[in-house]
Amino acid sequence: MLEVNELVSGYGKIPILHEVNLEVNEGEMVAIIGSNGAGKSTLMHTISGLLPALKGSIYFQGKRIDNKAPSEITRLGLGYVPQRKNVFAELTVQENLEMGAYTLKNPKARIDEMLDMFPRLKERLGQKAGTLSGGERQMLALSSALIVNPTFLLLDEPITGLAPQIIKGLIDMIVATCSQGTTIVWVVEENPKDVLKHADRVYLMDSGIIKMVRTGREFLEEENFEQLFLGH
Ligand SMILES: Nc1ncnc2c1ncn2[C@@H]1O[C@H](COP(=O)(O)OP(=O)(O)OP(=O)(O)O)[C@@H](O)[C@H]1O
Repeated sequence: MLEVNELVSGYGKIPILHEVNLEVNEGEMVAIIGSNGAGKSTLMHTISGLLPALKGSIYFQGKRIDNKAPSEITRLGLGYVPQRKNVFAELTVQENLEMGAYTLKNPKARIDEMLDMFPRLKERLGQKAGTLSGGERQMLALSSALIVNPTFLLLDEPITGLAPQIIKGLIDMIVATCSQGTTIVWVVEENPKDVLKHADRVYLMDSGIIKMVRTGREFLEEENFEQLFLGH
């Protein structure tokens, strides 16, 4: 479904990713891990069209997408929930969901489904997104992306920094989304074991390269799991 070949990209002319290869098949959950600064977000930015590819290629469902506009990539069914700035802070919860649903024929029904999934948001419909707690903001960012039933979702650290009781609910929700047919690439930083046990494959990044690829189970069984996870 997604094929990244020998991708080089970065900021300005300075390459951060060095010939990265990544393959994601339909229905898979693929995890990306690596220490701070390894290039995980840079990879997400490049796939979603926010950063140009300096070299290499990216194909989504057989179409070449590197250097296409982010809006065009979204229209093809590739949703992206960035690590930061993932909601419209000045808009209310209701308005954010309406923005997410604007291409749908019956947005209200789908917004209601999202609110049933995240009852906490229902109580805060009129609140500005910028004033939500971290967990509530992640719920809003995720529901705004899920509202269109994307075929493919890139999630950049969706549970980092959240309270344990919220994390479990969000992991369950994302795993359920995958089993209902959305292919997921998940940048994982916290609670790795709870996430990696669901991963079909794990890509370990270090200094802009893919250092290791394993199945989720193989990775969890690695003797030096902790060091590998921290990227040492
Ligand atoms: N806008 C930018 N301009 C210049 N360099 C940047 C920019 N954004 C990130 N970088 C650099 O690119 C490298 C990779 O950063 P990136 O955010 O992709 O890492 P990451 O693996 O997602 O890290 P983290 O886990 O800390 O979020 C880092 O050295 C970072 O300083």
